[in-house]
Amino acid sequence: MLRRLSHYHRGTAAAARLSAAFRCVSTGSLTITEPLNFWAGQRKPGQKGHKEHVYEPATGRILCHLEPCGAAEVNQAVEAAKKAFINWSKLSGMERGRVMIEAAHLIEGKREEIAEMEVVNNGKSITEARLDVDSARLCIEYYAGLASTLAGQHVQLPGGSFAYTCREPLGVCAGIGAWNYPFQIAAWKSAPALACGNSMVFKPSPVTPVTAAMLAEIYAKAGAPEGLFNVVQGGQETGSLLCQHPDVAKVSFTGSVPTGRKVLKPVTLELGGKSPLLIFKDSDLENAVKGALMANFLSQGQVCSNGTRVFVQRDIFPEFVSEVVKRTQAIEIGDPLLESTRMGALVSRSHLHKVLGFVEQAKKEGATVLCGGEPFVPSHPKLRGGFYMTPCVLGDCRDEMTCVKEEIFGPVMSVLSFETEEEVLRRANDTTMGLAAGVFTRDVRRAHRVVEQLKAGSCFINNYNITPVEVPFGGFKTSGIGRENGQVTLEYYTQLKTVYVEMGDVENCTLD
Ligand SMILES: NC(=O)c1ccc[n+]([C@@H]2O[C@H](COP(=O)([O-])OP(=O)(O)OC[C@H]3O[C@@H](n4cnc5c(N)ncnc54)[C@H](O)[C@@H]3O)[C@@H](O)[C@H]2O)c1
Ligand SMILES: O=CCc1c[nH]c2ccc(O)cc12
Repeated sequence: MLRRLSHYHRGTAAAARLSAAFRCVSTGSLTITEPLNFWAGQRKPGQKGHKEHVYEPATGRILCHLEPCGAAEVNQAVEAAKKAFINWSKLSGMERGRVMIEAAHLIEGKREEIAEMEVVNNGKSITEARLDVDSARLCIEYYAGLASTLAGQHVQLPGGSFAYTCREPLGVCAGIGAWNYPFQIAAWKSAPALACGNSMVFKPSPVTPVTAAMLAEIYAKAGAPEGLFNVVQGGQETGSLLCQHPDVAKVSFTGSVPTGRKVLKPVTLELGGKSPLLIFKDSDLENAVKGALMANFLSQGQVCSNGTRVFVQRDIFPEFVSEVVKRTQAIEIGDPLLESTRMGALVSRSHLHKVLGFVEQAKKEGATVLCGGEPFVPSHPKLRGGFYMTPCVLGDCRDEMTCVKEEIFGPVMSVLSFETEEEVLRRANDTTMGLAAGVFTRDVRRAHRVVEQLKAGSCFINNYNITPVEVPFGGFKTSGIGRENGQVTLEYYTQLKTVYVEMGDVENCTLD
């Protein structure tokens, strides 16, 4: 059961006295001691003698320890999920939906607590973390509603006979998460899977293991059978054990292209991108600038669909760049738990160095840093060990540069100019990836003409990086297979059974 912060030790007695109406956690004060694995209805330890540090990105200090799961623990979690599947899959959609709606209510009641845990473990701002929790809740509500609508077809056959199809769940599904939206990814994967009658074993990123265990407790408290949603912690080895487990029927994976390529089975692959954002001279400039910021600096730039190649038509290039730089420089960086913060910490020290390395490489290849791209040290002493950088805009970029070709997954925007629609489409599509793309223009015909030719799974017209859970999200080309969210996802968590029903006598062609 999820007890309100009872298993989290806060640094000061004063902090402990704060009521729910106030901030419960302050940056640098939280330590988590409860085990982070969860199966068969309980938190569980991992492999004996194995412990890995988990950090608080805002301060760089150790937040907790993760006990990775080996083969024995993964087996136990899968066994628990197999048992839960037997009864869960026999419930009606309405019955499954009811449990899920209760889970959504519990999430609503714990919005602040979950958001705070996400901030403490991921480094993103509290403002964004709350929206992530809302998205998780909405996704569970949405699929709770769809659970009772799962249906097949009735097909008439000659002589009054007929056939029908129905959608059946697959069994135990594995979910593998990335670190940029830890709680939201766990919900986006579990909600459609559970709605369809499956059970799930979820493995979060080892960098952000905390909130998936909270989700497991919430499902359990909502009335889900023991073992319906389980969490195994660990990295590559645990992920591989889970994906290759013979009793796992499907894997839904969110992560990088190289890792995605290693995962085999019927899969949903939500992978990386290097998405283009096209800004035409007839755009509403104010909206286009805001769109470019949304496309690059949400979650410290750690968003898979980010439009990091910003192509701007030559006529408005100088005006656009000067406005984007001005707004980027005004982004408030700092303690992610403060309401005023708009950009928190990157997820880890090694990731920060990697992102800064991309900026250095860009300079070597001839790009100009128009702003940012430096390590940032907040003034408060407790944040000095945190993983911050200033959001960066790169000018003088060329299509062949590393910063324009490779996913950086940090707050680094490359701006490029273009002359014609035909030219920008060719350059925008010149990538092996195809997760998302955006276009800003006031010309509705141009908007649709351009979107029709963009080779990307999620296209935005006059906005960027919005993800309503009712619409499918996923990539073309190497950016993925399948979709998350929307009705279509029900097809990825079910298999279609066809039943032929003879209403007359059997005509046996082998007799007479
Ligand atoms: N398309 C999307 O919806 C989406 C969403 C979020 C993040 N992403 C992408 O995720 C990447 C960042 O996340 P990351 O650094 O955590 O990615 P990653 O590929 O390093 O890790 C993702 C997950 O895979 C696990 N893993 C590693 N090796 C494995 C193996 N052999 N078998 C099974 N699991 C294994 C990791 O432990 C982690 O849980 C970026 O490329 C980003 O674009 C995509
Ligand atoms: O990181 C990629 C998937 C994702 C999760 N939350 C959001 C919000 C906005 C997006 O465009 C993508 C995502």
